[in-house]
Amino acid sequence: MATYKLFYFPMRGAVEPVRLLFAHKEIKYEDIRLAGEDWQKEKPNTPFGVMPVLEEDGKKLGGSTVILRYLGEKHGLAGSNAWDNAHLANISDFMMDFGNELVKVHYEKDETRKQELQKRLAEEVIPKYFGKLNELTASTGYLCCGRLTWPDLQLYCVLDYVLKGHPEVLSNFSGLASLRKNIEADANISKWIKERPQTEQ
Ligand SMILES: N[C@@H](CCC(=O)N[C@@H](CS)C(=O)NCC(=O)O)C(=O)O
Repeated sequence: MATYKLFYFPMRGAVEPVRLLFAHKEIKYEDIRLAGEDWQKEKPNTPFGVMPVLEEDGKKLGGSTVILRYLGEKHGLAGSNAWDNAHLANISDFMMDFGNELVKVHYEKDETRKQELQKRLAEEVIPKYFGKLNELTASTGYLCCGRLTWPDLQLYCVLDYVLKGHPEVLSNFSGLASLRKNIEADANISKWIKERPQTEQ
């Protein structure tokens, strides 16, 4: 088995789906959380000066989705053929577009503008993205292939974030509620969720 180190900030953020994958597959790794000076010291050693970074047997790979996809493909959470794999990447991209919408609202400093963005998020953005993702998960509670694949872990983390601001949102999206239930039914993942460091994001 390869030796893994995962470098990220002290938060769940964009890398939490990777941690869920490691938990699900019971893969040992060093969960290295860097901030401030420690991050500045490590920055020049990273491929593109940003985190997350996965180190596998001394080789370094960046990009939160790239890392998740790589590990998913290596450890049995990919599709069954090239078409399904392209479909999974497409769904993941779609979720990244949604993530960018969430980031816009999260970091808006102007209070009036923030309220406008929050209204748009609730009335237009969430229904648009959740509607599509719900269609995909409606029949099996998974995004593709009738089983767990790597973008399901991304979706779980997105739901986690949205539920904090919109606790009732899943009552209109039964497929997404099933996906959440399916992921939390995994004993290794639920153990990680209980025991992981408590951070705000
Ligand atoms: N698209 C990349 C973004 C990586 C990125 O921009 N990371 C930022 C945090 S979200 C970072 O490391 N910033 C610290 C810095 O630039 O010093 C990914 O998802 O991995």
